[in-house]
Amino acid sequence: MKSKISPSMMCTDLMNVEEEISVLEEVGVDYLHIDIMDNHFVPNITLSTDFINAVRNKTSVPLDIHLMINNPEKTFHLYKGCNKQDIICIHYEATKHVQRTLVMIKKLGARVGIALNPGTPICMIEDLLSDIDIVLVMTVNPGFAGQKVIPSTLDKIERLRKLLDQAGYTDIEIEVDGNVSFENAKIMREKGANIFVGGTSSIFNKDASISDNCKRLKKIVGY
Ligand SMILES: O=C(CO)[C@H](O)[C@H](O)COP(=O)(O)O
Repeated sequence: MKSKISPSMMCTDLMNVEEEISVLEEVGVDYLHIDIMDNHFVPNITLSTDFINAVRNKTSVPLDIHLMINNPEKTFHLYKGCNKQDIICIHYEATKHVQRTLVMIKKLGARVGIALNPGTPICMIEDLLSDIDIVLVMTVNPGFAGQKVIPSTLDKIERLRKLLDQAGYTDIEIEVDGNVSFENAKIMREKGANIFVGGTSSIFNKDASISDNCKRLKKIVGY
């Protein structure tokens, strides 16, 4: 499956977002990953739907919207501008009626993602495979950039790819988010992930430019 990269916009320099988006566009990225947090599902608050709209007005790069919020369905009226390249991803535990919520995302016109926290077993989504396009494997507990990968999540990627392939869902993509460093990205790719969310440990690592970091990450994941 084709490798894709999705820079995590919570790691941009918020005083220079427009400039950094131009750099990302120029180097070529597949998505812009936008984390929305509510301080309930995760203990942090980040970007907002206003940020999504502002970014959408500046770029045609598809948006990869990761909702780390409770009852995401109550906010869907705020994502009306989605197109069929965008991803909207919810967490399994975020709503009582997860299948209904996934169908609602499809109706919004976006690609449908479901996220698994490090402690959420793969079996929880076995009955949802026909409703999703992407599984987002959180390789850290969601909420904060700059954490260390949880080793058991690497094995989970491999088990998930096997399950998807055996069940005939070879086209469901596996996205990884959390400490996707240059070293970890290589392992994650080998285990079967193909969408890589790059944060402080790769694309926005201060040791090199965003452009050089993107090029390096692309090379590592076999772009
Ligand atoms: O989802 C996230 C945090 O919940 C961030 O996207 C991610 O953690 C950022 O990457 P890094 O771990 O490399 O700083």
